[in-house]
Amino acid sequence: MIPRVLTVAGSDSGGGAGIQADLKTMLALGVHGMSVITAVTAQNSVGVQGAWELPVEAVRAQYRSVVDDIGVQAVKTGMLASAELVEAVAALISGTRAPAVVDPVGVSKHGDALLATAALDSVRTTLLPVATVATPNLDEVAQLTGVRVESEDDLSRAAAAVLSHGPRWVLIKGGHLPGDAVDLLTDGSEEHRLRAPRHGNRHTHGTGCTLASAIAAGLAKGLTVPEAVIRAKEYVTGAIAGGFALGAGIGPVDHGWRLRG
Ligand SMILES: Nc1ncnc2c1ncn2[C@@H]1O[C@H](COP(=O)(O)OP(=O)(O)OP(=O)(O)O)[C@@H](O)[C@H]1O
Ligand SMILES: Cc1ncc(CO)c(N)n1
Repeated sequence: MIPRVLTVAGSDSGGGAGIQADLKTMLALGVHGMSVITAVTAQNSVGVQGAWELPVEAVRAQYRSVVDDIGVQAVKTGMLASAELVEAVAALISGTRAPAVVDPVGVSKHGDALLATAALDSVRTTLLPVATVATPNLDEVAQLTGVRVESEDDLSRAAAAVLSHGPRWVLIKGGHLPGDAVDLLTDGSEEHRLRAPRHGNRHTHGTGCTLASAIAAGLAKGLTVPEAVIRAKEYVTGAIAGGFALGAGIGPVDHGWRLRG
């Protein structure tokens, strides 16, 4: 049977990030994508013009509908908006026997808040502990742990600080550092540095969502965490290389590059 992957995230009306990025990534990687929508954003290439959360019962009901009937081989979380939603989703995941990729989305590429500051504590105490892999970027690492990463040398210290909150693995995304795009994956005993050449392309809307969904797709296919992350990094690097202009600002990555060969 085709592996089934569930994304629990916000909708990006512009189609480059959020639920839309997740489902496109899952299609491109050969798994069946399903969604629990946590919030709706009015968003495009220049920013987030509005955001509306769904009631917690609507989020729980979507999750139960999918998991109780169809079943899931992996779950991915993205924008969760509020402390109440973070806690509800963490509780749902802890009752599900499937690996979970937690992308602790804090702000959009344009600096718009996608998570209430008051929810950070719930991310630390309820969501990170149920993650198989957490995938913070450098701003999220700073918000969650206070560790500021200024060079590649700081990545191990940042990873240890995130691991202290309980995820099995952490992937620190160093995409915002100058030089090569280097990410650090570790479970506290083994450490992998994933390096890709930096693309000068400014059309990078959706990189984080795409990477986390690709990892979830790999886990659903039965890959180990390091294998899933290595393959996901290859996929997102190709998607960034193909990022294209849409609208007046930052365009999306190319989710379909592998389908077109
Ligand atoms: N210009 C680039 N060239 C190559 N790889 C990149 C580039 N920018 C980011 N990456 C890689 O893309 C992946 C996503 O990292 P990034 O730091 O952009 O995530 P993010 O900030 O969470 O994304 P988002 O803006 O969607 O929230 C990482 O593997 C990172 O190394
Ligand atoms: C809905 C949504 N989720 C995640 C991101 C990632 O930044 C975004 N821009 N929008």
